[in-house]
Amino acid sequence: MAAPNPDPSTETPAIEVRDLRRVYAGQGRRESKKPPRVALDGISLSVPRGEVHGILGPNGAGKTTLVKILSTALLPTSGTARVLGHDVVAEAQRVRARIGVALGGERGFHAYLTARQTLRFWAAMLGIPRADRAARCDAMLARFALLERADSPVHTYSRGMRQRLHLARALLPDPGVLFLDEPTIGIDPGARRDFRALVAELAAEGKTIVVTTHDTSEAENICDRVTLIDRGSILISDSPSALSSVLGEFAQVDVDDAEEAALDAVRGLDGVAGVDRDTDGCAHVRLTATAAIRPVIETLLAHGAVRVRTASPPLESVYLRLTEQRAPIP
Ligand SMILES: Nc1ncnc2c1ncn2[C@@H]1O[C@H](COP(=O)(O)OP(=O)(O)OP(=O)(O)O)[C@@H](O)[C@H]1O
Repeated sequence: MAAPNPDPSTETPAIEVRDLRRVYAGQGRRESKKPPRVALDGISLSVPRGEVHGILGPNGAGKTTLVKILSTALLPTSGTARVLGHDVVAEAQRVRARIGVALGGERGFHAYLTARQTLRFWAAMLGIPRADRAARCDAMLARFALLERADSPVHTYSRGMRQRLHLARALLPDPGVLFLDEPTIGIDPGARRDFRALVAELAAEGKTIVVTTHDTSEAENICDRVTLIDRGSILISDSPSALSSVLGEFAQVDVDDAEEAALDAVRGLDGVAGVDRDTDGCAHVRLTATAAIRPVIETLLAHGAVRVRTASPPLESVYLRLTEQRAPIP
């Protein structure tokens, strides 16, 4: 167990994980007992303060297990994890006082309490002084556009309102590190846009934000860095733009308003994986080799296309390519 660290320097990373391993015991009895499951297979990761960091990976990759360990809800089997310099096992109370956690979804609220009652309850649980509680809770209700319905029970709320209440609760203690698990799942585009603005605001305030998601375009838009996890191991950890270059410097050619005949001609070329067209008419020619760039551009121009340009592939392509390349689960 790591030694307590009473006064970690502000230079320490927001999160530092070393050789972290978590094995869930096999469930069931005797002959029907399932084997133990390795959810995290010795991962190491460092997140600097003030970073918006995405944890991306397919179902069962180990994302929630990692966030649960970092937020002191689950013990690691071995290895160490520190949050703002404090060990998540030896100094769990210190870690809890410095983090906010929004697990999202339907969990975590009493359906018959109102938003105001919910926040006041958590403010008391968090040890916020009694004199400050009402004002702090009302400020959160206002920030998350919940004031008008603050006295309605939570079971009457839309999914988006519940999601905002999760965020309000997570921010009540003014945490240095915020963990968000699938924060935009099931919410509409307007609420997504508000969420992105909120993340930018919180990052500007100097908070470190760790967000788990399956949504690659979300990760690309809001994260400074993304860690791609699969089956308990880190495949890669870098900025979204650096990750895009993993597949080749320009693995895509984009063209506006090309005729269908031009795209058909391109489809037949060596090194072309496929062609997709957006609703706005822009076509993306996906390549498997950079050598295909020149013939693709020449073919498009020969068919009268204009506004042809090379582009880095979206994070989604990197994600799919790297996770699909791995051997199937036995
Ligand atoms: N309480 C548990 N008991 C046994 N196995 C578990 C338990 N919780 C998670 N697992 C297993 O550990 C692995 C990692 O699960 P985890 O929930 O961390 O993945 P995840 O990346 O968050 O997945 P998802 O995107 O589906 O939420 C999976 O194989 C899962 O089945």
